Amino acid sequence: MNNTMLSSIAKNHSTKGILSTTGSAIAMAIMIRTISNELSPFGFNFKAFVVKNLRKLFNHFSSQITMVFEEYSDLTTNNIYVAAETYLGSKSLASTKRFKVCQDKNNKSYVFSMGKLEELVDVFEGIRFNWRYKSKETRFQITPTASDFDSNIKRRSELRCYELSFHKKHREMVLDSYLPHIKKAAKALEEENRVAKLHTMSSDGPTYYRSAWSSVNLNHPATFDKIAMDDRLKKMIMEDLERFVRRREYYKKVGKAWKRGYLLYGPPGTGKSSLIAAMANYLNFDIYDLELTDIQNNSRLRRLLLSTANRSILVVEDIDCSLDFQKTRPVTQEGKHGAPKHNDNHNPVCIFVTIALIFIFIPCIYLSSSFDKVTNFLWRWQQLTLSGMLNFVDGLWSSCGDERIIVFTTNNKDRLDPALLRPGRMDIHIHMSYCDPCGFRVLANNYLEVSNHPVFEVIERLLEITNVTPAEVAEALMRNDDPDTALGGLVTLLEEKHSGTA
Ligand SMILES: Nc1ncnc2c1ncn2[C@@H]1O[C@H](COP(=O)(O)OP(=O)(O)OP(=O)(O)O)[C@@H](O)[C@H]1O
Ligand SMILES: [Mg+2]
Repeated sequence: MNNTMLSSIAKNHSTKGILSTTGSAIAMAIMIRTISNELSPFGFNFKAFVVKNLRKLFNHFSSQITMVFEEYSDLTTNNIYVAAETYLGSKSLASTKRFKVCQDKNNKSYVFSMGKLEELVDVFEGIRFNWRYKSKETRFQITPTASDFDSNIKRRSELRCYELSFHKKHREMVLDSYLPHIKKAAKALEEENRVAKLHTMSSDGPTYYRSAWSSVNLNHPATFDKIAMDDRLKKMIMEDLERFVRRREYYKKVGKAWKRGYLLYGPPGTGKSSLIAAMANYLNFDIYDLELTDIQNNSRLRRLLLSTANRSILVVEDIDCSLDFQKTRPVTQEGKHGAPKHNDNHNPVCIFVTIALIFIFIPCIYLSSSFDKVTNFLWRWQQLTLSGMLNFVDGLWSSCGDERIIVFTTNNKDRLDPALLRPGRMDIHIHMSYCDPCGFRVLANNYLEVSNHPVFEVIERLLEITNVTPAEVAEALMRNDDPDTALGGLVTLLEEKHSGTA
């Protein structure tokens, strides 16, 4: 055989080889696919199995390791995820080709964050760190818990995470220096752009992957210098707040949770809510407005409180109206809240209601199809108890989080359970009283820009003998742009109030 023949046979042979190898590979792929299809109905995902093991094999030989920062850990937001988001956001404009843009909380500048599957390289102390942002839309089922009354609702949600890859020899350095560096930088950036927020409870109730709270910017203009109240009291509150925020180490040293409780009490329109807004603006803290009447049980309360952020003020307005806490309190010799003691059980109305309940209402519900729902609801409704509430304010749960302020407001301090009022729960009780001369001067300055006027003397004398709220004074001062007319109107109001005609 000559050379040309030999090479043509060799070529033929190799073509055949390629064809047969390709054929075998296709046959193998078809077989794997068939097996995987056969097995998948039994819950075995062959593709995932192969990918997982290939990854394991690859990881075994790779010098890189990957840390995953998921958005949620257990029931709460993962702080390091939030820090990474802020930190990487500040780098994404310069370092990525695709990023998300939104307006910042002050509506002053833009905030950037990484786009889906986008990668970013960050260099810290000469070492390269690879970041990748991932998000996956998922359908999951809420398990029927006490806090989610509408159980078995399917919802869409998103699972988000950042992946950080680096050489394994830097493992220690990442934990000791790089992550602390990210947290510090993120904190500085947050402080720069920070605007206090007002959070209200989400109407649908919390789920694992959706916030229990929805928020808006707290654009309340109240500040301490605009609040009409005794100057010494105002100063005391401001100093107390300042002392509280700088006492991180002190609280640790004495073994107390870093939190402080304020009770604001006084008649309607004396500035309790305004003072809360002034406190939030002063400290630049968020406000969480907790509506106790919308919470069915302790477990929902726990979830809500766990998803509040540090450096925040938790507010429960009108605590005496929110729940009938007094039910759990033993009746004293004088009866409830100092009222004369009488036996309710002997009241004819009470006897009639009890009989109606036993013989008509309960059998009716029992026979109806909604019996389970009603009993379930009543059972859950009863679960928000005073002891549950106290436990969050000053029990083990209260230690979840730092730099927390809790404010309760009430128009009737006497109606509150003493257990709620003791130091450690409500550390400072602030009486917001009727307008006094000192408060009036603040309001006159605010509303009319007047710091002195011949009629001040009359007004101040009348204020000392008349109960009028700062809200009423403010309203009178706003009625006219002309200070003389407005102040004259206030004198008339005070005189009418004093004589009992207003
Ligand atoms: N001490 C105050 N200083 C300045 N403004 C006040 C003060 N008290 C009331 N006001 C004015 O009156 C209005 C009502 O005040 P605010 O809502 O703070 O009273 P409140 O004590 O919370 O009343 P309520 O008990 O009904 O909730 C506010 O818009 C505020 O402008
Ligand atoms: Mg109020």
